[in-house]
Amino acid sequence: MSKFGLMVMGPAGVGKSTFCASLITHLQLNRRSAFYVNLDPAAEHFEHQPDLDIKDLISVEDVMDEMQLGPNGGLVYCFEYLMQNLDFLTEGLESLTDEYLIIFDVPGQIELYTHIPILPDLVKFLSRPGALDIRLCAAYLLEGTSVLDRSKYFSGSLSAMSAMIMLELPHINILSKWDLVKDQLPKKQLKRFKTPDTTLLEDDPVDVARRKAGIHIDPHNWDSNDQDAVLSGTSFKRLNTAVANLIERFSLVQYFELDCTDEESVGAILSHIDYVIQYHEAQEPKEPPDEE
Ligand SMILES: Nc1nc2c(ncn2[C@@H]2O[C@H](COP(=O)(O)OP(=O)(O)OP(=O)(O)O)[C@@H](O)[C@H]2O)c(=O)[nH]1
Ligand SMILES: [Mg+2]
Repeated sequence: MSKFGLMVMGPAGVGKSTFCASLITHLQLNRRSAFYVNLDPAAEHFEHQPDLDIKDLISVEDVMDEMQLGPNGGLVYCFEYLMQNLDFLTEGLESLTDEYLIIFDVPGQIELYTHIPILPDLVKFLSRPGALDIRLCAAYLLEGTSVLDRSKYFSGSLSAMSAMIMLELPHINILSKWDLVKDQLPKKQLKRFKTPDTTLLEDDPVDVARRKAGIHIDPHNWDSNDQDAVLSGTSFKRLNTAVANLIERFSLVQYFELDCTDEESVGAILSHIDYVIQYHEAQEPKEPPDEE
């Protein structure tokens, strides 16, 4: 019997833990079972107490003290330790049935999957058939406000794509904190950010403003000390266009919008996750309640 899980990832502060909490509340309101696994050894405050917490295996403060490591080195050490003590996860998760959605709250250091293969190895372990056999979906969150700065949006999309390629899991991408963005641009404009493509650079407001001001930067003749010239200049635009082209050609990245303050928005994302992992197909038909 398969289990079902969701790996919530994304850069620091993007809203991963808030999304996990909103999802758990939504599941509970809909009489579904959630099992919350905190994989962030530095996390302290939780809206829902974790059912399994990496801090019960290892603490990042102890690691930093004893091994004289900084916070990021400490985190990588904690994950290496987890990988050597996988029984901790097996014992915590093996008895769960397919009714549960197991939600893994991953720390914000994206180097855990973009630079070193710890998270990909963990994913392989969790999904191994015959062992825990968790049918996993990855949710990658990108700060919704990045749509207000298209170069940020494309560099974020590149890291989303890198996570997709590294993890090789069914994957959904999410623009988080949508409540902060949705009134800032017309709906028609916002829709364009669901799929990153190069046309978004053609009418980039930053570029349009630069052209209106008559600023032209010769790519072969700018002063390399002049940060502004580099950032607003042709080289930067060419780099952005190359990145946008790459993302468009892979045709992998698409976004859902998430506003954690809106139950409907959380529900819509959950429906998509259910569809991706085929949660409902695996559920036994339930006996209707006896009629008195
Ligand atoms: N307006 C708004 N704020 C949000 C939303 N989701 C999260 N936030 C805020 O964003 C901040 C960071 O949220 P977290 O959920 O802690 O982010 P995280 O990705 O878990 O952070 P790390 O685990 O430290 O990487 C908090 O102040 C949240 O209240 C949202 O949908 N809308
Ligand atoms: Mg968090």
